[in-house]
Amino acid sequence: MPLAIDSLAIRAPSGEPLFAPLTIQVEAGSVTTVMGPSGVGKTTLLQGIAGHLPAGFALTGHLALNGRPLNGLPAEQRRIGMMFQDAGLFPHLSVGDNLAFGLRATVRGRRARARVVDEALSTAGLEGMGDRDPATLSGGQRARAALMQSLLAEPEAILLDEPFSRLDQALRNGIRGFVLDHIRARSIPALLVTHDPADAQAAGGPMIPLDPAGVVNT
Ligand SMILES: Nc1ncnc2c1ncn2[C@@H]1O[C@H](COP(=O)(O)OP(=O)(O)OP(=O)(O)O)[C@@H](O)[C@H]1O
Repeated sequence: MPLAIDSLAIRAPSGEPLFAPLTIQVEAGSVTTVMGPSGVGKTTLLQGIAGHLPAGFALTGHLALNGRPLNGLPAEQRRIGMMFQDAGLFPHLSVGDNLAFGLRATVRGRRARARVVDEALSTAGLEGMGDRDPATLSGGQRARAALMQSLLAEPEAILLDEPFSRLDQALRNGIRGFVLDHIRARSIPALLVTHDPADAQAAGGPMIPLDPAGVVNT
């Protein structure tokens, strides 16, 4: 089921449009890559889709997920998972509690949640790390924990903002494969923002240029 983005535009607090209006359909199980010059608004685009637009920014156009209009819905009701380069784990919660956080809405009971978390830790190669502070994990471990945290909340779409950019080259291919395989296996639509052509190639989906406002696509 797709994420439909129709004539989406975002204005900065100054009133300036960030990027040329965007119309794309992100299909289920496809990881679509968004590339564009620095400052064009890639991160802001993902924030707008997720419902986390910074104060003063304004969005126009239409967003729908699985036929459900998203415009005007608060972020908690959009069912969209986010994964950032700095992982997005809560620093004051243990790794296990971070993973359990997204389960509160879907799995009843502390023990049942602990079982699901243990399984997810093991899938991500993080056995026994549930009690650790996220700051003590390596970059690759944090990235895998963050992905699992996003997936456990059973999002209907997932947005990835440079999730691999801080990983060293040796780890990068393995983590990228792990993350992309998991997203594709769940058959959910995903948007990936990256500067790295190798990320886009590994994603295997369409590559969408985000053009500066004023550029007319022909
Ligand atoms: N809170 C804010 N208030 C005002 N302007 C902002 C704010 N956040 C971002 N901007 C501006 O909005 C524009 C888009 O920023 P954004 O981070 O979305 O770009 P980007 O394409 O993701 O850039 P990069 O590739 O460098 O990460 C930039 O010009 C940025 O300076």
